[in-house]
Order: sequence, then structure tokens, then C-alpha cells
Amino acid sequence: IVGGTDSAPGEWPWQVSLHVKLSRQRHLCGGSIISSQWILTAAHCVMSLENPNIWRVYAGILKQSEINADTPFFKVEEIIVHPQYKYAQTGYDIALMKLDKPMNFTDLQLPICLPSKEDANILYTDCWVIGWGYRKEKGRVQDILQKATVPLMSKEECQARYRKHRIGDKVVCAGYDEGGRDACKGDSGGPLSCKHEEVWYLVGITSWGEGCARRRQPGVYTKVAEYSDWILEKTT
Ligand SMILES: COC(=O)Nc1ccc2c(c1)CCCCCCC[C@H](NC(=O)/C=C/c1cc(Cl)ccc1-n1cnnn1)c1nc-2c(Cl)[nH]1
Repeated sequence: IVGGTDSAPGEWPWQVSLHVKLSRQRHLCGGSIISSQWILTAAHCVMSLENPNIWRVYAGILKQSEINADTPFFKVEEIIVHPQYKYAQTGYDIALMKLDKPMNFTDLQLPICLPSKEDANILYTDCWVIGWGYRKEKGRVQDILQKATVPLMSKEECQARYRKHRIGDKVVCAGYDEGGRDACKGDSGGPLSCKHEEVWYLVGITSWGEGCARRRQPGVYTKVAEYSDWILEKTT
């Protein structure tokens, strides 16, 4: 996250850190708890890493330094990538991970609400992007979970910023014209969370952008409300 600040313990209890253990283990992407057995993340995070056995899901943590050989994690039983996904920049950048067993909810690990299709046009005004990603384009994964507030922007304004891309109805863009606050490398797959009438909703999944926090280059997020049917079909 560029231009963010440290989160507090339990501030974002739906945020998970997705690690892959091959010869070494490292954070790869963010993800969101949407039920006791399902995590929502970005398809680009799991592409070419679709073997569920290499993934470790860490929930209820604030710092990456809390993770060591003794730290409990959830194993992944199944990975479901959206069938129309090709590349982050062409959309459908959404994937589900089924945990091998349901998690117990605690103050530090809780699900976030999914927006319904009817909510697709609500004007959210209190939105936050969070993650352990870089604070600048040439950076490194952060220890303490970072948070930054970003305003949503219209599809038209976003399309004007990305003339070489097709900005469709199934993404939502967020950021500042002057730049300065944005997601960055290591944040993808994580939530764009918006508070609406005292309830937090998973409005977006961190997907792509041209550089991090550059002027007039907003972040592009998978619009979760457009996938509520697919999510329900796959998770019930
Ligand atoms: C110590 O462990 C580590 O360093 N881990 C570790 C650390 C970092 C990474 C990995 C591992 C690779 C994940 C591969 C799949 C994921 C590949 C793509 C992914 N993108 C993003 O996270 C954000 C994109 C992004 C999103 C928005 Cl909304 C706006 C601007 C964005 N950016 C534009 N340019 N940079 N960001 C990424 N993630 C990383 C990189 Cl490197 N790039």
C-alpha cells in the first residue's frame, strides 16, 4: 500500500495473507474471508499455482513477523478460478479457495459481507484498500498490515485514464487524480472494503494498475457485486 498507515489488531478481521510453500515460503497475495470455509482472492494470484497443497492461509494476523514454523494456518482443499479469466487487465480476476475445514470465528478472524447485485450501484464513500504489499514500486512486503482510504471513481473517468484498456462494468476504479495513495505489489487479491450504513462490504478485489499511486492512474478492482451469483453458485 502506498501512502497508508499501520492497521490496528482486529481492524480488518476478514483480511488473510496467502502464502505459498515450495522450497521456501513467502507471502504471495491478500485474500478475504467470506464464510467459515471460503476465501475470495484474485485469479492472477493462483494462476500456475493451482495445486491446493502448496498454499497456506494465515488469518487473524496483523504482522507478517507473527508467521513462523509454529504459526497455525489453514490448508486449502480446492481452488476455483473464474472460467473466463485470462489476464488481470481483461477482467474476471476472481478466484475462490475452499479451506480444508471450517474456521472458528474470533474477534481477529471474521467474514466480510458480500454486496448483492442490487448493491452494484451504491455510491460508497468510505472505502479502504489494505495489504502487506510494497509502499513504493521498488519496495518490499511490509510487516504491519497497511490501510489507505481511496475514493471510488466512475467507469467513465477510469476509462479516460486507461485509454489503452477496456474498463468494463465488472471492475471498479479507485484512487486520487494527484496519486499518492494506492495498492501496490503484494496487495493483490486483497479487499477493497467499504463501510455503508455501519456494515462493511467487500466491494472490490485488488487487481491491477499502471504503476503504484501515480497521478491519474487509479487502481482497478474486480467489482464483487457483479460476481455474487457466481460466488453463491460455487460456495453453496
Ligand atoms: C517476501 O515475499 C514477497 O516479497 N512476496 C511477494 C511480493 C510481491 C509480489 C509477489 C510476492 C508475487 C505474487 C505473484 C502473483 C501476483 C502478481 C501481481 C501482483 N500485483 C499486485 O500485488 C498489485 C498490483 C496493483 C494493484 C492496484 Cl489496484 C494498483 C496498482 C498495482 N500495481 C501496479 N504496479 N505494482 N502494483 C504482484 N504481487 C507481487 C508482485 Cl511483484 N506483483
